[in-house]
Amino acid sequence: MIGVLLVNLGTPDNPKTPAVRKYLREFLMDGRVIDIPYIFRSLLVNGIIAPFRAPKSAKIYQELWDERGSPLKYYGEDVARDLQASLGDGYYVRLAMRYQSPDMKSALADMQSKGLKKLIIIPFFPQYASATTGSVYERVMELMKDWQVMPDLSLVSYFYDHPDFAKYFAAKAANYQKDVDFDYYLFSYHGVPERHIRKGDYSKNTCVFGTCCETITEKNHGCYRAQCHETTRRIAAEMGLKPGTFGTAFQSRLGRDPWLQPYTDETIKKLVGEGKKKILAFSPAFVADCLETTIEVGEEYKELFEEAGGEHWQLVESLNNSPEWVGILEDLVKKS
Ligand SMILES: C=CC1=C(C)c2cc3[nH]c(cc4nc(cc5[nH]c(cc1n2)c(C)c5CCC(=O)O)C(CCC(=O)O)=C4C)c(C)c3C=C
Ligand SMILES: [Fe+2]
Ligand SMILES: [Fe+2]
Repeated sequence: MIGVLLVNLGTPDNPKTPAVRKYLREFLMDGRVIDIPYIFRSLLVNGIIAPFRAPKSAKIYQELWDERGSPLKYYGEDVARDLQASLGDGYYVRLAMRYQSPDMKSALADMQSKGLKKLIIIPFFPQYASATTGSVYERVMELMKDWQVMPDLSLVSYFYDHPDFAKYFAAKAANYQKDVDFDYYLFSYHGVPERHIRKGDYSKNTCVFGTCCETITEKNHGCYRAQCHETTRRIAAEMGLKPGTFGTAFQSRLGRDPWLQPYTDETIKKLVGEGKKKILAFSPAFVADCLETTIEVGEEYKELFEEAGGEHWQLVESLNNSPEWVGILEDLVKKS
């Protein structure tokens, strides 16, 4: 039997303040997410971020929640079920979340009981970042360190370069292009502090946060910023976009340190200033619509764009529970 563990970030168990606080605490106390010494992290998270942010975030989660709950979770459940059906009997597929539930500890304990020959871990992050994929790997290693019998282990670090990934976004975009003549295409990725990129730069200063990320090389292939720029180029090429009509930006900055730039909010204002009135927005750092896509890009940035004088803002949906996404996963499993 081959085990396939799909792991997404996680979401609160319900959209009320105590559950959101619990989720934020677990998430932000991860040393790969807020990478400062434990004592300062604990003061920051437990003393400031969790208590003050939780009530505000709970209101936003209430807006996001629907009759099935959090989309990030139910799309994952749909995809795990459909992947199991397409892979068939020789495979055992489980979904887990890095934070909150369903938790990785129970999922791995259950998988251990199947006596697996091989275990394939697929974190649900198209681009590699220490704060996401790196954290999932660390947790897998921690949870499996005492296994008496270790199966063959295969970890999928990223999949932004899977050809069907760019094809999916291009096809979804084409649905919107039928009705609107967009004058700009904006690709917005979750940001990380610049320091995270510097710390992972083992080949010594390949990333200077400039044109160095314009190609993927032997040296920078693990750089989140370079992978995001490459994702944009791949989708833009698939759509046949002309240079100057598309760009990359980074959202969701937290704290005062510099994060990856340009920031999406500033970019939107700049684009409107340059006369761009109709923008099609993409969120290709996420496989499922969530707070960061539906609310932040689909609603908050739309409002910002319209307030600045923009006329038409449209977000392209994530892979969610589409058959194309299940197909990409099946291919990743077969190639692992
Ligand atoms: C403080 C630092 C954060 C880093 C670094 C970070 C990286 C990172 N996150 C995602 C994906 C998601 N993040 C989501 C929510 C979210 N992220 C942070 C902080 C950091 N993320 C916070 C505080 C929150 C909560 C938002 C709020 O309460 O207002 C989500 C959404 C989850 C949902 O339930 O909808 C996702 C997904 C990536 C891919 C990434 C690095 C590349
Ligand atoms: Fe995040
Ligand atoms: Fe770089």
